[in-house]
Amino acid sequence: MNETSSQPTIETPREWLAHRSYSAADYALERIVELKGAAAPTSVSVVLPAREVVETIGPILDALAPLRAAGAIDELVVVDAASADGTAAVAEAHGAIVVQESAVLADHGPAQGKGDALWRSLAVTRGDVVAFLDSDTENFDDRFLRGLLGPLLQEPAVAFVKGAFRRPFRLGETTVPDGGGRVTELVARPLLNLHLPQLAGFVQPLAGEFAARRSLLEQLRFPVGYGVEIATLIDSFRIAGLGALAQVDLGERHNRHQSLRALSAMAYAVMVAAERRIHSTEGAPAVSGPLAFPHEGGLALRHVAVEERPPLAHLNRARRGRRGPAPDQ
Ligand SMILES: O=c1ccn([C@@H]2O[C@H](COP(=O)(O)OP(=O)(O)O[C@H]3O[C@H](CO)[C@@H](O)[C@H](O)[C@H]3O)[C@@H](O)[C@H]2O)c(=O)[nH]1
Ligand SMILES: O=C(O)[C@H](O)COP(=O)(O)O
Repeated sequence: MNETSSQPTIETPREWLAHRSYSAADYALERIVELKGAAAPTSVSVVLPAREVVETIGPILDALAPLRAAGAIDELVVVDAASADGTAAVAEAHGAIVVQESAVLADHGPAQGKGDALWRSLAVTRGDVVAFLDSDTENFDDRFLRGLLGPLLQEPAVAFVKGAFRRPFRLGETTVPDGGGRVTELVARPLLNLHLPQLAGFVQPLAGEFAARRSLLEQLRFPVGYGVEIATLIDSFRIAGLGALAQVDLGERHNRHQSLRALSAMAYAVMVAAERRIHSTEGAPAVSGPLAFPHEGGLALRHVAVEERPPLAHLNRARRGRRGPAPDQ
């Protein structure tokens, strides 16, 4: 149900589901354009983090072209993780602005993962609303973006929107309906239920499809790796409150599956980000260290980057401070 005037009480997951569940089907392109241009015009940046996605990036950008043509997207930026498969060239050929992740805020060193790419993207985009979309989606359709933007453009009280979708799991020719999301189901959901049950209504708490107001995003710390989704969700909840969060049904999403071993590293990054927020105070020492796997009688070590980037607003203040006050201040 969408409330536009008096705000309902939203404190429990049930109340939240009743008042902050949306569907992409309710936001046709014409509606998005109309909402975007209404009373307070809102500019929109779309960011696609991209690592070796030459197969999917072109079709995704093509699917977004009508939204650009209609003025629903003001900026479309692909943040490339130095992909060796030609992702950047394909993205450019399909009309996106392409930036290399490590070239942005380069004084912070080379980018260390997906979260770093998202954080750096805030420094090269200007939209009042920023929408993040994974670029390995195989069945991409513009409803992914329309759905994320709709609630933000329609409802001033909403500051953060997460995609919800069904996730089949495919292995060779076999597909298991709703079998996908192993880290989501075995790590993120139990963690949230245990420590932050107010967030239990999120269907896909780790979805890379989310959008938020810049004013909120710039207040968030960003883990550099796969901890970024759980962190931005928890911190948005703590800063803005449950009623400022929404989820939108985007239908079904097909994505690449990583190996179980790779997901172990992802799960570790998710757990570190959650652990810091649940048990540690801000500024607690970084939990770091390689993830060890028993291997041939010894231990194989895999580095998992879990550092966190400061809120961009802090960085902007520090930079302004170094430059001195603006002339009109
Ligand atoms: O170092 C990286 C790793 C990934 N990506 C891109 O980020 C997106 C998602 O990455 P992927 O490795 O496909 O993630 P999944 O295995 O699908 O993991 C899910 O869970 C992760 C942890 O929450 C989220 O970051 C993902 O968005 C979500 O799709 C894709 O476009 C990648 O190309 C980067 O840009 N840099
Ligand atoms: O979100 C997740 O849980 C991970 O991306 C793993 O997804 P998968 O089990 O569908 O590969």
